[in-house]
Amino acid sequence: MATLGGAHKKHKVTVIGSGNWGSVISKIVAENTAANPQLFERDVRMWVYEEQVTVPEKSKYYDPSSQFSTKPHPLSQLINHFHENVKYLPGIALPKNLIAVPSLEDAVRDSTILIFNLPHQFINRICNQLKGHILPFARGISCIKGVDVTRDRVRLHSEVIGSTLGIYCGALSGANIASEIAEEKWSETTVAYDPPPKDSKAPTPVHTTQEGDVIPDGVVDLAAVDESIETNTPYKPRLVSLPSEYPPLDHRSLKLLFHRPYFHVRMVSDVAGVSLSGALKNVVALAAGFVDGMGWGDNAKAAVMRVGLLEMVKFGQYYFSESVRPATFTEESAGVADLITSCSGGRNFRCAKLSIERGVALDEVERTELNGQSLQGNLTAKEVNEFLKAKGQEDEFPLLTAVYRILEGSAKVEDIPHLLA
Ligand SMILES: NC(=O)C1=CN([C@@H]2O[C@H](COP(=O)(O)OP(=O)(O)OC[C@H]3O[C@@H](n4cnc5c(N)ncnc54)[C@H](O)[C@@H]3O)[C@@H](O)[C@H]2O)C=CC1
Ligand SMILES: O=C(CO)COP(=O)(O)O
Repeated sequence: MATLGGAHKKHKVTVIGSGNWGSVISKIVAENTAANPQLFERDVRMWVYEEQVTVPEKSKYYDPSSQFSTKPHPLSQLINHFHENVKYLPGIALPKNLIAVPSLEDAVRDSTILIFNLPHQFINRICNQLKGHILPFARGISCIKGVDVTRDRVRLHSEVIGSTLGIYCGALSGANIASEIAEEKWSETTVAYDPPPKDSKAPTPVHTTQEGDVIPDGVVDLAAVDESIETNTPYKPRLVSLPSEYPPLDHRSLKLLFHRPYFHVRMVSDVAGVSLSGALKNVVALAAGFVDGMGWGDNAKAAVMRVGLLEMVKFGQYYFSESVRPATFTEESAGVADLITSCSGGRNFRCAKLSIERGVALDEVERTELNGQSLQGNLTAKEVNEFLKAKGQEDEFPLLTAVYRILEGSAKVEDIPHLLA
């Protein structure tokens, strides 16, 4: 076999999640593993949260004489049979080298690259289930738009994944409405990846406690996790180095994994900026939907977006001052471009708008309109508010706070101009 600088193994890729965006990213990645056989195993596994699904009548695969159309089957079976996710990405052909796998353990076995792409409320549980089942030198990329918040601290999902699993995790985020990318309409994205230098290619796996004791493979350095929680600083795992049989995992190889002619990747190092902007813009998109639902017009929506962008930057500067690069919010697809597209056609925007037009709760619109897909802005608004309230800083983030208050019923959309004054 041809070798790449001595490497003779290839990277195996797993996508954890198979919703609307999970399925699109899986499609992209499977196209690229097939196109780059020198670096990647051809087959990509996609973990499916199993549910029973019947092929819907509007699907081109609907056939009243077929058992798939008359009685429910496991979704993973349907995906592997039709090469389409008939529930979460209907009408889009998935590559044949994308394999749907319902067992989390089987899906991640021997994978060196783990791509996390599921609604953020499920990630803690999934990471706990993954403990002990992944390669200790695996690397992660989080496509999740949300943050992990308690009253005392706010963490990025890349940090949650990294600290729970003892691996390095970067982030992918951008102006990426999944349905458009599924149809291969051109868009950009931002991938942030900045592992510690030791990640380069040290010959021996090194995973030690702060005292220098070697930790067995796959075991998380709990002392370092505790330290990061106490000091509210990013967890820096003592990484197990990638064995030299594998090609290096760097900006070049990750770009090959994600970049397509219709999906242009910019590689950066600001994981905090990329992750945070993706999370917070969902809350701003709700505000944009609220004012649009009132029929207030484009100027009102632009005002909400302006204030929202400033609060996103400020949040990063306050709580991730050591790591965030403020320019990410204004220069990258993951920042202002994502804000614009999300406030134009994203699910958070559309559902918030409908909730005002119909006079019903946002949760109700989510349930009736999204067929199992999940809004993230409502949960993020609540989580972020809990944190800001505990810090006594609600007033410094009037838009984030207004969205929360509208959702919980203590403010009205009509109050927005006054609340932002
Ligand atoms: N859909 C989009 O256009 C985009 C979404 N994102 C982000 O990507 C992340 C994933 O979003 P989508 O793939 O669109 O998800 P989705 O909104 O389609 O959510 C449905 C997914 O959640 C899964 N699920 C339901 N209950 C579950 C449980 N208990 N445990 C685990 N999984 C469960 C379903 O099986 C399904 O795969 C989110 O953070 C979202 O903000 C980012 C860019 C674009
Ligand atoms: O993140 C997105 C676009 O970049 C999609 O946002 P929604 O979840 O609101 O659809």
